[in-house]
Amino acid sequence: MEPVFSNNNANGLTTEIVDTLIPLFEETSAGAIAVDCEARITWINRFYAHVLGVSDPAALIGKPIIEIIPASRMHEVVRTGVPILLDIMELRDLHLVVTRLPVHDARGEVTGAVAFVLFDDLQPLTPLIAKYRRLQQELSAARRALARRTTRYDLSDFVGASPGALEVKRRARLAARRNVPVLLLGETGTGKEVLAQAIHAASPRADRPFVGVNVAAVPENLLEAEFFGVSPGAYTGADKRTREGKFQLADGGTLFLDEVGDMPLPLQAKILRALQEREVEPLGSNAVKAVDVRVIAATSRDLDAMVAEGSFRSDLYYRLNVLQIHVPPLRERLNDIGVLCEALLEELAAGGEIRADITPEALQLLSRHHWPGNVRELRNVLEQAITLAEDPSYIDIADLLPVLPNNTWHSERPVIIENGIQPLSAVLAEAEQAAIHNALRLTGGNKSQAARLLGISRSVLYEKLRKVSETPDICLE
Ligand SMILES: Nc1ncnc2c1ncn2[C@@H]1O[C@H](COP(=O)(O)OP(=O)(O)OP(=O)(O)O)[C@@H](O)[C@H]1O
Repeated sequence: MEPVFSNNNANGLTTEIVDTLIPLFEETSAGAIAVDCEARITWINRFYAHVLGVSDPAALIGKPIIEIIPASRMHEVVRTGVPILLDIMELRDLHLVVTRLPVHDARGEVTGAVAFVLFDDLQPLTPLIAKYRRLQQELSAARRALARRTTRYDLSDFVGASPGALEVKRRARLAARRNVPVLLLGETGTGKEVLAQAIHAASPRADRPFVGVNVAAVPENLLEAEFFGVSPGAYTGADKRTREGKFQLADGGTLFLDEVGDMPLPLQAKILRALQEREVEPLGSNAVKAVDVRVIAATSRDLDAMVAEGSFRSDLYYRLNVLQIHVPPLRERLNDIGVLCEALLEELAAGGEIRADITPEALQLLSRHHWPGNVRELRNVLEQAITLAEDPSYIDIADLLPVLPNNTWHSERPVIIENGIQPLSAVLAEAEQAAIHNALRLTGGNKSQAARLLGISRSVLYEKLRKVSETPDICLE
């Protein structure tokens, strides 16, 4: 056997050497442990098992080390093959000075790692440990503050109490606890980005970056550089400095792939490889870089259909679709319109505006709209209504009609059509509502002017507006 550090033994510690040393560690080390290439425990000495509160070391064999020692960094050593020669590790109320070394087979492949506790009695180092602890706390506070700058939302920002909204929140809380890919499906404006940020903010990665990429918004030829980065001089005109890709920027945190259904097929293959191998290769570089990201993907497109027609890779779909959250459209949770308006009006007032109230009739009217743009559209409608309202402290039907898209506010009403003929009452009612709508739109919501244009009094106009909101056939959840 070659001596451990001889020139002939370029790979350092080999399996053979470790096997020889293990009886020595068993007796002399304050703590020693070995893992395989998946960071599962393969051996642990009796003393270390005792420190962990386990009387029989055999009971720990085969378990992922991270489950037994949460602060362990052995998975990094087996992934990168790089030793961590000196580190302070917290284990319950102990501070241990440890060293971790990769173990190689004869071909130089990493087959596992060993770690030893160098000191377990740090009493003499108490001042140093206290300083280290304070610096650690400051570091995580700084990281949290930095991460808060990358996310605006937490779960309380996803407003809604309908069964559909509550199920979304339940699944989002589950997603925050589990380090698995999440796929958010739902129409535009339903709150998928709000949820992605909220899941990150409630996860153990909260103090690391949240990095979002809107795939649909980046030109196709720039997407690869955007995700994987560019090394200096990668192509003519490339930057002289290294440009990090989104994978690297999100290292340790969450990568949000927005509009993932718009990703071109060649890029899908590269993203899949990066997720499987947990490493990226910047453009123009031969070196790969290890990355640790949690992916949350979102789309408003029908990914199942895209997989079936071959425009989305099935293997990437399965990789992303581990925990799926379907975010319902607003028209399927119309009961939430009231609380949503409350929250959105509060948010709009935070921009220095007067906090507007909304009348029950106006809410009723909003519940009859189809909302193809979902909560984003509702926010826009409220914002426009406040801007145009005669009195910006409350929103009434007359303030909404000019800003609600034409012909959607009475489209829910079932009209019986036989042989192409509608009842005269329905035709007249529709014509009347359309005339009121147009008059209010033309006058920017000014009821006096609208009444004058329509040739009716202001009070008659009010009466007719009240009737609009009372139309009974509203489809509530
Ligand atoms: N449940 C909700 N509660 C409060 N605000 C919401 C909710 N859903 C959406 N919003 C608001 O609507 C707007 C759009 O939300 P968001 O960008 O998360 O939607 P999205 O589903 O990601 O849309 P797109 O698919 O178009 O990217 C934001 O202003 C957000 O604050």
